[in-house]
Amino acid sequence: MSTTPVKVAVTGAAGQIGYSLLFRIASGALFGPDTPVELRLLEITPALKTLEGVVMEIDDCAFPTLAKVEIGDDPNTVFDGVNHALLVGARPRGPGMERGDLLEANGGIFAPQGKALNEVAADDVHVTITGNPANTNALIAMSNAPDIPRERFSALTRLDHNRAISQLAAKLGVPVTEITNMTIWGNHSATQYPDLFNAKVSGKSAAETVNDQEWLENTFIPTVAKRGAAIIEARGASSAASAASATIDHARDWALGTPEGDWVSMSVCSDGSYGVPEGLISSFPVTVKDGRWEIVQGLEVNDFSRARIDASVKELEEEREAVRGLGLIG
Ligand SMILES: NC(=O)C1=CN([C@@H]2O[C@H](COP(=O)(O)OP(=O)(O)OC[C@H]3O[C@@H](n4cnc5c(N)ncnc54)[C@H](O)[C@@H]3O)[C@@H](O)[C@H]2O)C=CC1
Ligand SMILES: O=C([O-])CC(=O)C(=O)O
Repeated sequence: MSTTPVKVAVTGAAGQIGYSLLFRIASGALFGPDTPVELRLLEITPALKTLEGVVMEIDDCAFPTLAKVEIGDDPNTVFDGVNHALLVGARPRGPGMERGDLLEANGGIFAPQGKALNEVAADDVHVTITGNPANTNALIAMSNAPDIPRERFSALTRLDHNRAISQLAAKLGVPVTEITNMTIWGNHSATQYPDLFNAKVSGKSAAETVNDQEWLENTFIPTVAKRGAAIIEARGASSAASAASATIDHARDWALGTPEGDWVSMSVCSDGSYGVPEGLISSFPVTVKDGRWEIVQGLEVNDFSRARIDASVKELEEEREAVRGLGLIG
């Protein structure tokens, strides 16, 4: 085992997602069995007592990969020297709300956290935003951290990506391992576009294999895009274990790389690829090598896909205007 622990910050550590996420990170699910991790857990002051209880449980697991746990309510202390920051802490939506409705309540969390990361995080910090609305919160954090390269900020659309794989595999009666090259385009919201035209099943076009435009349009896309709301409706609380699992998948692939021949969906700062305005945090197909992502180029975007990507990007532009109006970005 290497001797220098990777320092991983998790915010909202006493919340629902935190309760699944922390144990997975501590057990080695993020960086593997040979890399020790140090957990840096941020919460608001009233939640620190609950967090102390969670840490007691983490201690009780005696995880071999866990080097140390520190908790606190001051981002400037908790983020000091962190290599990975998983920004989860934010209010979840309730029934009947869209994620964008959380902008006013949650946006304000990400400006000070971006500033704190800018001040004290390690030079190689990678920042993943899970708290909703994830894309625009990532934009806020990035905009408040001018010294951290923009490509080190990302938002979670991996849960949508995993949902899309699972729905497609179920429809075709194949194992999820047969599905590759899935893409979620746009925003982590009901406007997101899960793309079956570039996805593959056993190496063949998913759209051609499904051969059912009606299902693709009226069942597949809305099921994936509205899955979060369906879970809130069924569980009375928003997705937590699946969100934690997707956060692990996202951060692991960002750190360790994507498999040869496949890609993953990550919301990253647009360089203008596929007509997405530069600077927006939008979901793309990406490959990762040596901790750096690259947007997959040259994919076919047909008229059907174009209209859906444009609609989701328009929503991201509107959210950007809204947070500009709130004074959270310049
Ligand atoms: N991007 C995605 O795919 C998904 C995103 N989410 C989002 O993740 C967020 C967290 O969800 P849950 O864990 O279910 O919520 P939760 O309410 O159970 O936990 C949130 C925690 O964040 C803490 N918190 C609030 N403000 C904070 C701050 N300034 N600094 C540090 N901690 C703070 C709260 O005290 C609470 O313990 C929500 O915004 C939810 O909508 C949830 C599922 C999927
Ligand atoms: O739907 C929500 O509010 C929680 C979430 O982001 C998801 O489950 O995708």
